[in-house]
Amino acid sequence: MSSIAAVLWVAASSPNPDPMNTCGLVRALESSRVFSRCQSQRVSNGRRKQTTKIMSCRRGRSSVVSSSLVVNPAGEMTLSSEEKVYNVVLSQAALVNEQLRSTSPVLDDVKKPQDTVRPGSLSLLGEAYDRCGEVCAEYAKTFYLGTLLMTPERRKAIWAIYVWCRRTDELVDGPNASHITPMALDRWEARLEDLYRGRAFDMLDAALADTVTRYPVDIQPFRDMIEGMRMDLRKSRYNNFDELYLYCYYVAGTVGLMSVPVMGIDPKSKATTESVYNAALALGIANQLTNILRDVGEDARRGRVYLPQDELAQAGLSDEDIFAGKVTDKWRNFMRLQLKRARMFFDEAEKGVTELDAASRWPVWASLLLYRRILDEIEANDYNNFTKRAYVGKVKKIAALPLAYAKSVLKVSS
Ligand SMILES: CC(C)=CCC/C(C)=C/CC/C(C)=C/CC/C(C)=C/[C@@H]1[C@@H](COP(=O)(O)OP(=O)(O)O)[C@]1(C)CC/C=C(\C)CC/C=C(\C)CCC=C(C)C
Ligand SMILES: [Mn+2]
Repeated sequence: MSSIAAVLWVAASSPNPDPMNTCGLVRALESSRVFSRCQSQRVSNGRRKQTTKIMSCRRGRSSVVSSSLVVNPAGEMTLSSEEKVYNVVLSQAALVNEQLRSTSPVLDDVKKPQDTVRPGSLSLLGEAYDRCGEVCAEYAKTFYLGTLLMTPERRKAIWAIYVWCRRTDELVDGPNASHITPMALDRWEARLEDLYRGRAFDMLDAALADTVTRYPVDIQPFRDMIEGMRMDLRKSRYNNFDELYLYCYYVAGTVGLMSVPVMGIDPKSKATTESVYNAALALGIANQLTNILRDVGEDARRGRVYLPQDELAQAGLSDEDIFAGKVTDKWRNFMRLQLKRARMFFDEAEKGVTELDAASRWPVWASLLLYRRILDEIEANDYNNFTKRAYVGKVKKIAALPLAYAKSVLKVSS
């Protein structure tokens, strides 16, 4: 195991499991006061055509699920995943509304809670953040490149968030994944609750504990990401896009919600806080859909098919075609629709980047443009995502930086 992998490996052995360890979304829904408002704003497209469902777009919100209500396997009407997740977006936006738009620089580079820090611990904290930076550089060159374009304080905070996310993913995807049980995830969640109370288990947790005292980053998206990992343990097929959307929210949309409080919103922005959060959610979903489309072959070799089963069937395809890994016209047509949907989420995300604090736009544009390029590479590979990994080369990566810069300065979307 490399030293970085060793750092990521977590014993997940905190005592003190949280008795309130229930699904975050359910809790958010139960306590949601905004649901009735959402319903009155909704434009329903009906549920007849699956293909229009993929392409439809609702005002101000990415919308790939055509109805707010869906029928579950027991035949009951339940809220669609999009609606459940939107309720989380609203509650997150409400939590931070004013703080994020403050013109005073308290959230960046100035607010240093030094009076609560013991002598010597500042340098330890510095080391902890440096370690987070190393892990980010090792595992995610593109994100790391993006963070180098940020202010030093924000960069450190994003590294700490990155490392927590990576360690969480590593629990179910890393070398020790076969030993991971739902109980280990419960312990990981208890550790999270502890670090939010200022009791960090190790130095990487300490970096995040510090970050959440400096920026108004709520715990809910972190809990929800753990829920996504629980989902990964118990599920390897997704019946429809509604199910996949919820998974993408858990493992990636949450990253958008964690990041906005660090990135900040432009004090001059006229956009609502919800719409900015919604765009951040869309960026996470777009990134995860891109991951899924890039890694079809790799995932299939691990027995996983994230692509919606009903859409595969509509295209005349099944799991067997994926395991066979042959690029046919059916596959190309299917992939064209999937790529189109992922691009819709990137388009939705673009609207929000321009509303971020000026100092955060460049890195976000850079990572958005680079991640979206992966979709172009899948096309360039003639949709062979079974045996060819779509990859954006170094030259293209570097070339994207001035374009991202221009977009962030000109404040344009698309
Ligand atoms: C308004 C607006 C647009 C604001 C921007 C908000 C923002 C910065 C959003 C970031 C969204 C983002 C980067 C999402 C990450 C999605 C992702 C890649 C999720 C991965 C999940 C599991 O996938 P899988 O197992 O299939 O993939 P691997 O093969 O294992 O890679 C994750 C691995 C979950 C964990 C996520 C991370 C480790 C990435 C976290 C990234 C950051 C905190 C950095 C964000 C920084 C910049 C500069 C965008
Ligand atoms: Mn993973």
